Amino acid sequence: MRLVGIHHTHASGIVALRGIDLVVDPAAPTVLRGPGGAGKTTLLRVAAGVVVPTAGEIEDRPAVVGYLPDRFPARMKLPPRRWLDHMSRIRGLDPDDTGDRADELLEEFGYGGADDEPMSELSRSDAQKIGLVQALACDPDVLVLDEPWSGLDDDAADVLTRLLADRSGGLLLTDRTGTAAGFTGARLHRLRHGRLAAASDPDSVPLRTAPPPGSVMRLDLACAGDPRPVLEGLPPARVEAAAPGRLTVRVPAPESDAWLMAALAAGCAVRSVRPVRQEGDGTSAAPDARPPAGPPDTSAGRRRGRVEPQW
Ligand SMILES: Nc1ncnc2c1ncn2[C@@H]1O[C@H](COP(=O)(O)OP(=O)(O)OP(=O)(O)O)[C@@H](O)[C@H]1O
Repeated sequence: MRLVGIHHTHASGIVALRGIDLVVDPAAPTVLRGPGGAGKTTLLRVAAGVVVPTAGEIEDRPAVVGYLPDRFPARMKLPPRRWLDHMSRIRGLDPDDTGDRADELLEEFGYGGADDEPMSELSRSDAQKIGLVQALACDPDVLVLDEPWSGLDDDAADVLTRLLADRSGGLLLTDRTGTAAGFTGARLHRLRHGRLAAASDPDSVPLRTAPPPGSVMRLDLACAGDPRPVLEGLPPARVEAAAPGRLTVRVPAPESDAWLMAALAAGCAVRSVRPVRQEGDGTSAAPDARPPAGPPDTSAGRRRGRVEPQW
């Protein structure tokens, strides 16, 4: 999924986002940081499809996006179970198909709330668990999570860390706890006054797992047909493999995001992004924790009449 040239002005006239370009790479978590009011929540809402930006495009947003909002409407009367079913239907899914997974997740998170209380009467921790379950149980192609560890008890926080670290597929989130920054290959982006800091900006948060200066990334892409004509329109790169359906290149790490953006715009899909081990520099060449993501599942019958969720 790509966010291209996103601007957003709220109805109040407040300009929250000022020209955001961001790739949500299925091979690595995308973590947003930034001070209060920087625009993080607005950007997540735009990415999830809850808010239509005043300008810009969301490209290749998959059919099912799991979204955890920063907070629920305060007076939500529906009991949790009915709300989970309702959210499945809104996503075009059959609650009978998502119910078993929701039960498993509730059990794993140690949910202790009653099934028949209104959502508004749940404890902070149980409300957060319900929010996470609705985001995760729909088997989303991309997860968009606003402070997912917020309010969780320690055991549930550990469960969430394991679930997210093990997950494949796109993950875009804010996280004040710093947990997600430790995930393999995590890409941190600092947002300030509605703009993303450039990688060269001293305000840009360094990647804990960042490759050292001078390092090189190997980008493995899936391209429909012969990738060689596609290559002609892309920035220079050292080509390791170019066969029908597949393209592998090496590019300097600082150029890899721009290169990926161009390749995605040319119709390729990202299979993996990883640093190339170079003699003597200690660059990690650990394999991705996440397997390459397949194409979005758009199977008919599983999703019916998609309607945007209302938050
Ligand atoms: N629904 C809204 N209507 C009007 N203005 C809004 C709305 N939501 C956010 N804003 C404003 O947009 C700007 C960005 O807010 P946003 O909540 O996206 O930032 P944030 O980085 O998530 O902040 P925080 O970390 O404090 O949650 C702020 O000036 C905020 O006051």
